[in-house]
Amino acid sequence: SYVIDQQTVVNPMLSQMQASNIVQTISDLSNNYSNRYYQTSGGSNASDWLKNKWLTMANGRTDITVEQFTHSGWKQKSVIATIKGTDNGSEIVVLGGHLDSINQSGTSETTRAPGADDDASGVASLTEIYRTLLASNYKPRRTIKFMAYAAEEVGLRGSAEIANSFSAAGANVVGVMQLDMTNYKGSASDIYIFTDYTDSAQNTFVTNLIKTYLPTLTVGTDRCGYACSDHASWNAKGYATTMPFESSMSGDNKNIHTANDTLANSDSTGAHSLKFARMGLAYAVELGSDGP
Ligand SMILES: N[C@H](Cc1ccc(I)cc1)C(=O)NO
Ligand SMILES: [Zn+2]
Ligand SMILES: [Zn+2]
Repeated sequence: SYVIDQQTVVNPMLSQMQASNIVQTISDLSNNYSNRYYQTSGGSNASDWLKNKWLTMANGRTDITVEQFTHSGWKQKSVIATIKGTDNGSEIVVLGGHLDSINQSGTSETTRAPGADDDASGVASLTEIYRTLLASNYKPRRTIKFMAYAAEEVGLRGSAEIANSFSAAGANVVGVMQLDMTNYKGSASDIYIFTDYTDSAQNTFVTNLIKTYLPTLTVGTDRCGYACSDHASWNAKGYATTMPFESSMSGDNKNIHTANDTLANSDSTGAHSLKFARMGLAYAVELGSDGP
């Protein structure tokens, strides 16, 4: 029942969201570490940095916890921020992106893999949604979890461990949105909803969210043809996922997985990412506001 009925809450928040904040986070993640590879110190240090950033932003709110998910076979930890629901907390909404980066030529301690678009842009979009919800003192009825996954580039390994853990615990995750690459406008439409490894009813809901809250944006659809990001880990466990992407398959960012995946080689104003952050905020509030 994907009812859209939170306009009085969502619209004031949308106008508070700023591309400059997204640009800052992309810059921090892509410039302060040689790479964020799942096996290097940069990968681990970026995880610690994000955990501290999200914790500081929580500013002592007792309904918010920020944790690192320790993985079984590698150093880099995933980061999870949880806003506990008020009266329907057992139902969980997940918004995710991935923290790690990779250089297709091989990634050692000093290899340059800025990963500005893939996927600092997604993590930065998540961070701006999180910041805006907190600034508005929003208290969701459902639990909302922001996840920055480790080890996506090496087989969706961080999200697989997390999704499997949530499934084993019988967690009632009502929806998952994946933001992987949001800041390179490679094609005509603004947002492309991918139709494989996702849930069609939720995809329709997200398309309606864009029509309702971001009516000037144009929407397309496409397919990856393979398990192309972390939403596939949740889809594999039967959870409803949506993967809004920055471009069509044919317009994809050719700089990813190289030293040239930089802010300068994507949208240096962050305007493209802001579209995804606004869509994600609407998703978080509309789903997060539902009672039992
Ligand atoms: N393969 C994905 C990126 C990716 C996803 C979809 C399309 I079309 C092109 C590229 C990846 O590298 N995720 O980190
Ligand atoms: Zn990638
Ligand atoms: Zn990615």
